[in-house]
Amino acid sequence: MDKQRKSLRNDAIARREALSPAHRTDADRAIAAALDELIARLAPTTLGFCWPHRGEPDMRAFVIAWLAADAARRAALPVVVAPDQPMVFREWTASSEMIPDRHGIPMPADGEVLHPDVLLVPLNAFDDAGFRLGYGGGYFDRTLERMAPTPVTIGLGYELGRVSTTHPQPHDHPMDWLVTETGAHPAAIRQRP
Ligand SMILES: Nc1nc2c(c(=O)[nH]1)N(C=O)[C@@H](CNc1ccc(C(=O)N[C@@H](CCC(=O)O)C(=O)O)cc1)CN2
Ligand SMILES: Nc1ncnc2c1ncn2[C@@H]1O[C@H](COP(=O)(O)OP(=O)(O)OP(=O)(O)O)[C@@H](O)[C@H]1O
Repeated sequence: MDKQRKSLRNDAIARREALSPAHRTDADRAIAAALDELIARLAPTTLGFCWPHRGEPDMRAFVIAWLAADAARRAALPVVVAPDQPMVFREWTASSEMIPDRHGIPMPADGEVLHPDVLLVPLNAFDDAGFRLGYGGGYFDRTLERMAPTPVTIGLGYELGRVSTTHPQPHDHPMDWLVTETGAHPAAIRQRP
């Protein structure tokens, strides 16, 4: 099973990294438009998102515009504290100083620890039930298990990552919503593994 999950993950990342710049621009624009509508309905005050890594959708411009529309809004990025540990979310603004984390992904060098009420979670492979494969660190699952109240989770990815099943494991925490270039989709009714 681990082998199957690993190859689903690697295949989805390879397909994504092969996207043409024009397709990527169009897809990111469609994702941002769908996200705009969904975020307006969910009306978070604190929004967690990720710095784009290995061809993930780039929502930085979306987040900057969302922040600019209301001074009460705050954005946060995940910070990996240690392997096998839950992440924390650190406030991010367009002027934050960024440093690489242990995986080489930029994170804010400092900033207040925040508790996002909505979380944008990047998807590599994902299924209709909202289960996802990240980079295999188990960071989001461990983090979501600990967060109270649990944030509304929105998986963000491209349709090329959709698979019939991700072979969810008992620790997997499904997304509430999936947003791709085809729009915002509530995760299908599912049975927890
Ligand atoms: N953009 C973005 N940022 C994110 C995440 C994410 O999914 N996307 N994460 C969501 O969790 C965390 C980082 N998770 C990661 C987990 C593993 C690897 C990684 O490269 N792993 C190696 C194998 C293990 C290792 O050597 O550490 C690999 O895949 O080669 C990268 C990021 C926090 N930041
Ligand atoms: N809540 C948890 N408690 C203990 N171990 C966990 C938990 N969540 C995940 N793990 C372990 O972490 C490893 C990676 O899990 P998985 O393949 O689901 O990661 P992922 O969802 O791809 O990564 P990420 O969440 O970082 O994007 C697995 O070995 C899994 O057993």
